[in-house]
Amino acid sequence: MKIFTAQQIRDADAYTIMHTPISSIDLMEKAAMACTNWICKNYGEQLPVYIFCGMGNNGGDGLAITRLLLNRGYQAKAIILHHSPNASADHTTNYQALRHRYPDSIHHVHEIKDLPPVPENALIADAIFGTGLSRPAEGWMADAIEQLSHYYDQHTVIAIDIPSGLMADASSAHMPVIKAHHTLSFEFYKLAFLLPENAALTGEVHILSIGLLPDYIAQTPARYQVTEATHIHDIYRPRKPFSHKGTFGHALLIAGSEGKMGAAVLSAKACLHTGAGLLTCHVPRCGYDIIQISVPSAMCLTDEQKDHSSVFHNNVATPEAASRYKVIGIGPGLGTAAGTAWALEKLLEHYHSPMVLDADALNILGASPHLLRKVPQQSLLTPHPKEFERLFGKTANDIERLELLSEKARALQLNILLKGRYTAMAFPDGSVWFNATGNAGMAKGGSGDVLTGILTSLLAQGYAPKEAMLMGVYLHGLAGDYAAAECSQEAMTAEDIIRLLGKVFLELRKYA
Ligand SMILES: NC(=O)C1=CN([C@@H]2O[C@H](COP(=O)(O)OP(=O)(O)OC[C@H]3O[C@@H](n4cnc5c(N)ncnc54)[C@H](OP(=O)(O)O)[C@@H]3O)[C@@H](O)[C@H]2O)[C@@H](O)CC1
Ligand SMILES: Nc1ncnc2c1ncn2[C@@H]1O[C@H](COP(=O)(O)OP(=O)(O)O)[C@@H](O)[C@H]1O
Ligand SMILES: [K+]
Repeated sequence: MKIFTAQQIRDADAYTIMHTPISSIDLMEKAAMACTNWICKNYGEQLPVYIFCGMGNNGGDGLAITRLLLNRGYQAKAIILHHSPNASADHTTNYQALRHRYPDSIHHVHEIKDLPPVPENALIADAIFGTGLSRPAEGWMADAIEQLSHYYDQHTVIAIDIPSGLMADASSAHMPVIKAHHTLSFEFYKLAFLLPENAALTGEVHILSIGLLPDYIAQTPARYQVTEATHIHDIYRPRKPFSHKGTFGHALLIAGSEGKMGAAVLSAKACLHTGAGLLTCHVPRCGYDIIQISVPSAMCLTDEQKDHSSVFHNNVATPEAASRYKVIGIGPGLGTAAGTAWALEKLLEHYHSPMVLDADALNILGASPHLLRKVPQQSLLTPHPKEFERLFGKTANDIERLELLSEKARALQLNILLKGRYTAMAFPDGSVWFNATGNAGMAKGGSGDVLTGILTSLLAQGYAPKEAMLMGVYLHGLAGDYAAAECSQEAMTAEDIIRLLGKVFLELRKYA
């Protein structure tokens, strides 16, 4: 799903109005109807509904929702906040329609002391500012938003299109924003909904269709997208009947150190459960029995060192040796011992195909930034936010961090993701995708190690790096969702994610 900017959403509106008999006021009526239906489906008419409206089209939506709810027998009230002397044309039309039919339903607010008391059981709808917010709210409007944001604690708050005060495609850090339990958003995800800094603001996001023309959406390029199941169905290639283990690549996984062999085991299992043909693990001597016993399908090479790895570069020291492996995955539980860092530098001198770098491999790069330039182009880097900061530095807010992510992916020609609720994936072509599968049950040690194994496996099987990243992150999250459905977010572990990869692939095959 494409994520459009506020300007592109206005253009989609204008395009629909120009190419269909639908007028701008009709579009507002459709938006208001979609919200009204949603409210009626979820809340009974015994609850009073207080709808806070601004002076633009978001306020216009609020006025139309008030009328439609009153038509259905709800006790709805529109509270109009006069932040500007000029109402938009469609706001004015809806104001007149409401005043004509339900003159007592309107309350005007010109300054903060005019805000009416709200009964304890009321439902609150926030239609003050939508995607037209062009600057942070100031003066008494900032105070009003601040005051209204406290309704969250005692009432159910429903934001219309976007919580007021939130910028659709800029950072709203440190700005007053309404906090909502639900956001009813028209047609598109807004970039703001995917940023961790806004996690507490939108509540559950529901995308309501209002009939914008699909041609505009199809024709218009978007810098940001959310991965959908259909994208993954297009990428997935089922195994052919006459294939053999060589068809699916030989992966070399360099992982583990004393006390962190579990990370290597999880990565190795995930790699095999995603379909790699052959897997060799390079581990310190302390890890030999562990790998051989817990991952019998994998081969095992041991390092000279007992507790950390220091000579793994020797596995690919000659072109002939390197050609044995289709891909290298490195990092989970690896540790950052000086010998390990030295061997990583040597490895990067010898090995020039795309690889997967995670965890301590990234921490080593962060401590020696000159090594980043040696990482083979098209490699996959999988930092969580702290690792990202060690690699590329601090940023003031999430939008700047996203820009930095995208800039580094382009400049270094690497596929770099940034883990989170909506993992962001930046590609050398400048595009940025978000993944929506996954859940908070995955916020546990080991989940990331599983992802490294999955990505290494997909590269081993010959998926192109961008496809491998899009697909791997999606499948990882989906397996996590199946695990949570089966045994709860609390009880699930990284091993459940691995186990449920089977169900994910069975599901994928249905669409092959
Ligand atoms: N296709 C769709 O998705 C459809 C979208 N629709 C709806 O339209 C909404 C967008 O409407 P919109 O463009 O009129 O802007 P909106 O958000 O109401 O705010 C603009 C008003 O706020 C003001 N203002 C701005 N910043 C301010 C500030 N900091 N402090 C104070 N004032 C400030 C600004 O004043 P000005 O900047 O001109 O001074 C103007 O008065 C969208 O979110 C959705 O709800 C549906 O109706 C139909 C289909
Ligand atoms: N709240 C969440 N919602 C969705 N996915 C999550 C959530 N928390 C964590 N994850 C996913 O779990 C993984 C955790 O990775 P990471 O922090 O590297 O874990 P570890 O290194 O301990 O294995 C990431 O892929 C991340 O996207
Ligand atoms: K709003």
